[in-house]
Amino acid sequence: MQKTITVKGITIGEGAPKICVPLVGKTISDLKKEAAYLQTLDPDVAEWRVDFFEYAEDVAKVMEALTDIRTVLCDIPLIFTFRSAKEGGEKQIDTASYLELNKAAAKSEQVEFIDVELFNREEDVKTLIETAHACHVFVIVSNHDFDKTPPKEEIVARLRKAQELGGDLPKIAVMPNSTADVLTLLDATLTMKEQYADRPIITMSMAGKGVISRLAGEVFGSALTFGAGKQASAPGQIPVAELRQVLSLLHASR
Ligand SMILES: O=C1C[C@@](O)(C(=O)O)C[C@@H](O)[C@@H]1O
Repeated sequence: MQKTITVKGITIGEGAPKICVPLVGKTISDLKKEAAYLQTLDPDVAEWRVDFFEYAEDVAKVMEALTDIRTVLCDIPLIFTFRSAKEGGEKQIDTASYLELNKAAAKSEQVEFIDVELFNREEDVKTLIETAHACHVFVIVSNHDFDKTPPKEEIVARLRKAQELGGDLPKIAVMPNSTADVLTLLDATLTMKEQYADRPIITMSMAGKGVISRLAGEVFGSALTFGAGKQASAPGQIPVAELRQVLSLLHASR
């Protein structure tokens, strides 16, 4: 029996995949406008991609912006994500700052999730998970390959590792270079869900070729999907209204 995650009335891991919309503003004023627009899209979850923010490494400024965003978003569960440049993000960050930023977010009482990249030192990932859990914050343990799709066994191994380390939501995003790569991601997702996962997982194949993976999560086993708000945060995200329609169609057909 797989666990589900319920936050602010949204249950991840049952029914149709939940829709998450990223915020990618550079300034506080952009972020506030974007958050107000995001509200109108009525997503299940929002993600603040902190690496897009102009002062992303200044913890005080980040916390200030977080309070502003939270005020606008009211009841929408929020993911705090600093995506490092090596995993497709906007900025590189040193380990000490990455840890400091994520700990501050976890302790801020303003976010429901933090996203921690799997490819950090194991003890750092564990420390962030412990800190977050002590603050009742869930942890997405993530991995991204913007160049290729690793073999199925490798995708499953990374998701299993994220689970073993204590991540509440193991996640992987990979780039397909062929249609067969999309099948590899879907196959890995199904195997992880049916054979190893005891909690919800999130997977996607990026860019145009991979769009099917952002729609078919309920069939293959991905519990959350990212749709574009004002601006996409990764290639292949489609607008929320269309995404919701297809998810509902697939849900009703099961
Ligand atoms: O990890 C992910 C998934 C993502 O890369 C995507 O492909 O939709 C978008 C990111 O904002 C998010 O942090």
